[in-house]
Amino acid sequence: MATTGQEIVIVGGGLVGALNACFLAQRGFKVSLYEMRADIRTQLHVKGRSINLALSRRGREALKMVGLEDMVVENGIPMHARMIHDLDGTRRPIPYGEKHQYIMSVDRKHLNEVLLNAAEQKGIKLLFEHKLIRCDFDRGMVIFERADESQVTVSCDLIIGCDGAFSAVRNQMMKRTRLDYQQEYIPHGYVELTIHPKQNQFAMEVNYLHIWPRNEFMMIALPNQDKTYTTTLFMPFKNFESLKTKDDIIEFFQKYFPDSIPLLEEENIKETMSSTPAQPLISIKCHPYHVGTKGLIMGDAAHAMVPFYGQGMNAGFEDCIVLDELMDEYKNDFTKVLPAYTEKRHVDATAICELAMYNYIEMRSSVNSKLFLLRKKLDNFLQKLFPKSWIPLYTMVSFTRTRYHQCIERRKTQDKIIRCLSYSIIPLVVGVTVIVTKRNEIGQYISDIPLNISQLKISLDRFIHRFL
Ligand SMILES: Cc1cc2nc3c(=O)[nH]c(=O)nc-3n(C[C@H](O)[C@H](O)[C@H](O)COP(=O)(O)OP(=O)(O)OC[C@H]3O[C@@H](n4cnc5c(N)ncnc54)[C@H](O)[C@@H]3O)c2cc1C
Ligand SMILES: Cc1cnn(-c2ccc(OCc3ccccc3)c(C(=O)O)c2)c1-c1ccc(Cl)c(F)c1
Repeated sequence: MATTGQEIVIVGGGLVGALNACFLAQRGFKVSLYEMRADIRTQLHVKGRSINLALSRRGREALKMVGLEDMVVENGIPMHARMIHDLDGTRRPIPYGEKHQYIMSVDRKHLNEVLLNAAEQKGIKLLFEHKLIRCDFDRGMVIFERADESQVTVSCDLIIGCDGAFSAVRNQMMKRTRLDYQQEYIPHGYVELTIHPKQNQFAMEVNYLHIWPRNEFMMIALPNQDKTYTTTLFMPFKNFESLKTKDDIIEFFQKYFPDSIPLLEEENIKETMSSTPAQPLISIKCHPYHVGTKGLIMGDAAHAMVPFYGQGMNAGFEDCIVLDELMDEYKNDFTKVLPAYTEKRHVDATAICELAMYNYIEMRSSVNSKLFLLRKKLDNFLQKLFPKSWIPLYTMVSFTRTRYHQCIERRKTQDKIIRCLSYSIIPLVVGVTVIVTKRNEIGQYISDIPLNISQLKISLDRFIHRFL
């Protein structure tokens, strides 16, 4: 593709920065990417982030647009259903939908390496151990501090901050424009544990997102290519702090996650839980995402969300599609593209941040395994009944590119339908139950109901049991 002659500096070589670089190089821009950490491709382990992630439709579409979907997907593990772990150890699968509707467990480090390699192959200059310390958005200049504490100043036509939730570019923007900003740490933190293979085989069913919903405490497990599962325990910090001894730790798991103990292995649980500090979870919303014609923030730098919808990376990847489409629409004219990007993306990014927080609050307060099952089976039941009009919220978010804010609007409509149904269905079910169970007493008042009571009772029980 012909070069535009314009130079773009991307700050942050994480998932969104590296992908964004590929999009922009593909458009013919001269792109340089500056990352404060060392090159992760030379590191064995990268700490401080979730080890694997759920990749869904939005993220895959973005990867596809830069020709990387197959390379990422071939290394991922499909998860076609949730596997809900009950307190008594019962496991119940609930499919995500049709055969083509699955999420993928992908390794974060591998994904970041694929993106960095692709960026390099597209002629992008990658500079590691360069930490952004200042931006001049009027003159298009950025100053980086290098590992030896020397500084380097770089001029460019556009600075894009993909430097994560604690973005330095966003902080610099705050000094230059009226940037509204809000953040919220939630009371929950998380610790990651590992389920190792048993006799060199996966210790649990593979193609599932394993979920242990325990209201205030939630645990999930996503499979890895090396037959381990990365298991994440979400719990309020006060609860982590209350586990003072290794006995406390095991007693806690025996009480809430008994079936996970043989999987995680008692010694590993004690070791990991006593030596790993719980990590915080933050939600960040801000506006605008641009300043002037030379500054923009994307990904977690613009909208960090709690991970209770598995959408943060997917949303950041979709940011790259939105920018690319606007570059097309306004022929790479940044004076038009940047305000249009804020205008278009803010409503959706805010929606998914709020949806993730809504999910967290709902799951934390009212979702145990029974209710999780009921909600999801009801969703799947209604979708079968009204395939055109009932699309479960999770399906819309994870398996379509319906704009996030439209997903919320549809959820509100569906909530109204559920309320109406419950006002009519529940009395109906109760009424039928009364008739069936009390028919002998009320029999003399009404003519014989042409009911085969036992059959109806069985089918009614089966109907109710299916949901519990
Ligand atoms: C526990 C957990 C589970 C998650 N699970 C999922 C999931 O299943 N699915 C999903 O879609 N999302 C998930 N996410 C969210 C996902 O991790 C983030 O949305 C994603 O990493 C955001 O990518 P990013 O590139 O915007 O930011 P980051 O990944 O934070 O990358 C920012 C980069 O910028 C660099 N940087 C920072 N400051 C500077 C500076 N001053 N100068 C230069 N470089 C700098 C950093 O070193 C980093 O490399 C999860 C998050 C957590 C915490
Ligand atoms: C990493 C990842 C990818 N997707 N999801 C996810 C999120 C929410 C879901 O339902 C919300 C709901 C269930 C029941 C009632 C209300 C809402 C479902 C689902 O429907 O399977 C899947 C997660 C995830 C992340 C953290 C926790 Cl704690 C968790 F449980 C799952």
